[in-house]
Amino acid sequence: MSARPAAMGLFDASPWQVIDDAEGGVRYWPGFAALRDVDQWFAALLANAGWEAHRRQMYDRVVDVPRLTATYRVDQLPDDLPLAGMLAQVQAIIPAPFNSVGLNLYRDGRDSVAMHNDKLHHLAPGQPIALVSLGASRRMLLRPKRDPRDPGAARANAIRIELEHGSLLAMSHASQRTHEHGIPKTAGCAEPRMSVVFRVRPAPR
Ligand SMILES: O=C(O)CCC(=O)C(=O)O
Ligand SMILES: [Fe+2]
Repeated sequence: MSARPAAMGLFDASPWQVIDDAEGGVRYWPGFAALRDVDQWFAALLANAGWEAHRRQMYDRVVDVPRLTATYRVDQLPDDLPLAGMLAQVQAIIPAPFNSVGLNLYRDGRDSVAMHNDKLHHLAPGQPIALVSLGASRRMLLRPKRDPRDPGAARANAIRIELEHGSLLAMSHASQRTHEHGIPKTAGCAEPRMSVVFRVRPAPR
């Protein structure tokens, strides 16, 4: 586990560099926006986003996806959601031509997302993923993938990041090849938590 630096105040322009790579790696900014804005974003999205429950095939069973989701194109953002304002504040820190936003709602500690990397064919090469966390804080695990050339090698431990209300996480495109991430279930968390994930989708061919 990698320790988070102790001296992180309100907004500190220099992030915690969680992982380094040639494309900016994985960086974490706690409290990147004013608490008043962050509280409003959470309440408005909880009430008004088009939350959907999905089911998916897992081997021979159909299972509930253990969280609610919503997705929007940046050129078609609904007026009653605060996403355009959020995007402007995100882009002030992570300048990238984000064109898609995906929301996840973890209703309580029983909701989760399994370890995965974001699908590379749905991401423009070289562009980061920007993830805003709202509501209850939940732990993200970031784990180096196995080296296919050395499958017997000991596996490095997962890095744990406590994703706090109003934090911003940048993950490089390159980090999706080297690491996987997930939000495990957690006992004793009764409050909802949301992530708002801005991505750059490749232009349709
Ligand atoms: O909710 C999170 O922090 C992670 C979400 C995620 O990994 C995804 O939407 O691909
Ligand atoms: Fe992901």
